Amino acid sequence: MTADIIDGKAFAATVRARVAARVAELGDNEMVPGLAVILVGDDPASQVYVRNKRKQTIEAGMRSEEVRLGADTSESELLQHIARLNADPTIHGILVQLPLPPQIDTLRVLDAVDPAKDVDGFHVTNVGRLATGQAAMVPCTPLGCLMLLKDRLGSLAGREAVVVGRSNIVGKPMAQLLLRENCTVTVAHSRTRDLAEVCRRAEILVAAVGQPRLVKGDWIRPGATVIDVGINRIEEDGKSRLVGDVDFASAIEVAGAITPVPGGVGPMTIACLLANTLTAYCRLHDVPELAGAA
Ligand SMILES: Nc1nc(=O)c2c([nH]1)NC[C@@H]1CN(c3ccc(C(=O)N[C@@H](CCC(=O)O)C(=O)O)cc3)C=[N+]21
Repeated sequence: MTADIIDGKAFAATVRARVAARVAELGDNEMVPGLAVILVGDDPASQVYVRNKRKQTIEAGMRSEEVRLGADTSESELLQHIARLNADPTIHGILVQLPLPPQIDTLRVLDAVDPAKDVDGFHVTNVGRLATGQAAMVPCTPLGCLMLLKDRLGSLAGREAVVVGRSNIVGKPMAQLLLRENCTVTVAHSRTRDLAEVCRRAEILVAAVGQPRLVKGDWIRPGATVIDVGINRIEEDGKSRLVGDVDFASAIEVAGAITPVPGGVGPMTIACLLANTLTAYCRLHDVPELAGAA
């Protein structure tokens, strides 16, 4: 059997189109949803990513503001920018690009963002709301993964899900979302005993560990749906290429469906960022939200 390849790039385009259509419906309102992205330092990968976000934000009919700060920016200077954006009524979403330079306390910065504008869903208030089943801003990458899973599988209730990785950005919120969908959820990580055996239980396997090709075909239950969150740049045959956390070549022989890298989860992350910005706007202005988003 050869797995179906889940086209995240195409699905992300449909999500962005739905966001754009809803933004257009907001109508004569002179105030459109606005997203601010703060980038500290000059990491080249981050620059590319921020540029894509800006382009797609504008294509969706929203306003984009970019704040670029030097790598030596102090924590208090960054906090001042956040305070200004929190108070700015034209800004509905604020994203602080991670990772931040070492002189800055990341958790302190994330908790300075107004939870209502926290389109990354990283503020403790949103983390707590998600964990307790309240309306929350949900982190973009796990939200994108969930959309792909529901599109493929319909109801997820009762399914065995294994999340490999326990980061605050992907693994933990992914587990919360799958629980919310009534999956039986296992969170595995670097200290898990017999990781391969645990993965083989999964009808839904989400790999988010940041280790190139860690998950092999023989770790996968036949017919499972495999979501590969990893985006690892490696050197191979003298060339630089992107690979996931799943060994695609062996996995495709066993899985029922699998996301590719690139073209899988990555584009969904940006689409969900736009969806979250629209959601933040709708909640703030008390107008109906986009169905199927957060
Ligand atoms: N506060 C914060 N929120 C984030 O969501 C966040 C962040 N910081 N820091 C960096 C990571 C990384 N990230 C990506 C999103 C999309 C692609 C993406 O669209 N990738 C394309 C390929 C891109 C390429 O070719 O290089 C794909 O997978 O098809 C990649 C990476 C979001 N991040």
